[in-house]
Amino acid sequence: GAKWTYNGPEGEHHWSKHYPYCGGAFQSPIDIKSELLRFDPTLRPIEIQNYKLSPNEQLTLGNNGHSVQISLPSKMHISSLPHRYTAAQLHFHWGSSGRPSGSEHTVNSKQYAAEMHVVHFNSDKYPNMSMAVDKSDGLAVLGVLIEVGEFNPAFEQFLRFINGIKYRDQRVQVPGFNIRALLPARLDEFYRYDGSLTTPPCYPSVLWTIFRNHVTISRKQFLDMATALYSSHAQESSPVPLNGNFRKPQLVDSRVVLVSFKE
Ligand SMILES: NS(=O)(=O)c1c(F)c(F)c(S(=O)(=O)CCO)c(N[C@H]2CCc3ccccc32)c1F
Ligand SMILES: [Zn+2]
Repeated sequence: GAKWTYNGPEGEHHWSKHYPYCGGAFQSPIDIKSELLRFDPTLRPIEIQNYKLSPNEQLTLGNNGHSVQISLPSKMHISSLPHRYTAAQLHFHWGSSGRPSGSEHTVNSKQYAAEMHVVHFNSDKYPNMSMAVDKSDGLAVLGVLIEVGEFNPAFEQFLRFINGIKYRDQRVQVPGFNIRALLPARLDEFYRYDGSLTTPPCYPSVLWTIFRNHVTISRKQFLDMATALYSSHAQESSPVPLNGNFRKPQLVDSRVVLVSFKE
């Protein structure tokens, strides 16, 4: 599709020119405000299968120009939703070295340093991501808010390779690791709402689950992620740093944000 960026003439305020859904309803991310929340006792804890990968398995770590992403094996899936949602990839959104606030979802207007998204597609109904990506029941994304604090050994399992994918379309193979360790301890406390991809084409096809509890990475780990990558190809004369890759919060309109916990 057409080029898009997070700032400048192809920035988010222009996305809807080439990607009409970006100007539509049910957009993500949102600011999760306390007054919007409705406790839903029927929300079951997230149950995931096969997230603990062996180091004998290889994962593709890549720079797609918009984010750093890790491709995930299709044995990984969410088993607690009405349909099976099979993992496709995970990626991150972050701020910049000067502005360690780059999460997409905010909580009562608090923006976190970064955010991880684990993207899954409804494999009961669709054969692959591409067929699912524009269907209203197509995707389920798990969102993890990230703060700067304690060093996080799980993040190190891929951050130690990040200098191998500095430029757009570079990819490296990395040993599998326990993807569960990237998530917060409690998978039973989360916000839930109907939304969209946060990048073009912005299809309103995502069942969002944002965990209540954040995880931490160290300042050095944050800087590694926020300063290592470029959105331009290696051979381009003027490298364009890849940072601030987060969309601003969108209008909630009449949507309800469900919450799985009481206080
Ligand atoms: N925040 S988010 O979860 O909405 C989201 C992204 F923010 C994001 F950057 C990507 S991407 O593939 O890295 C680049 C643009 O598609 C995807 N990728 C998805 C969308 C389309 C697609 C097709 C195949 C595999 C993954 C994806 C995404 F779902
Ligand atoms: Zn994302």
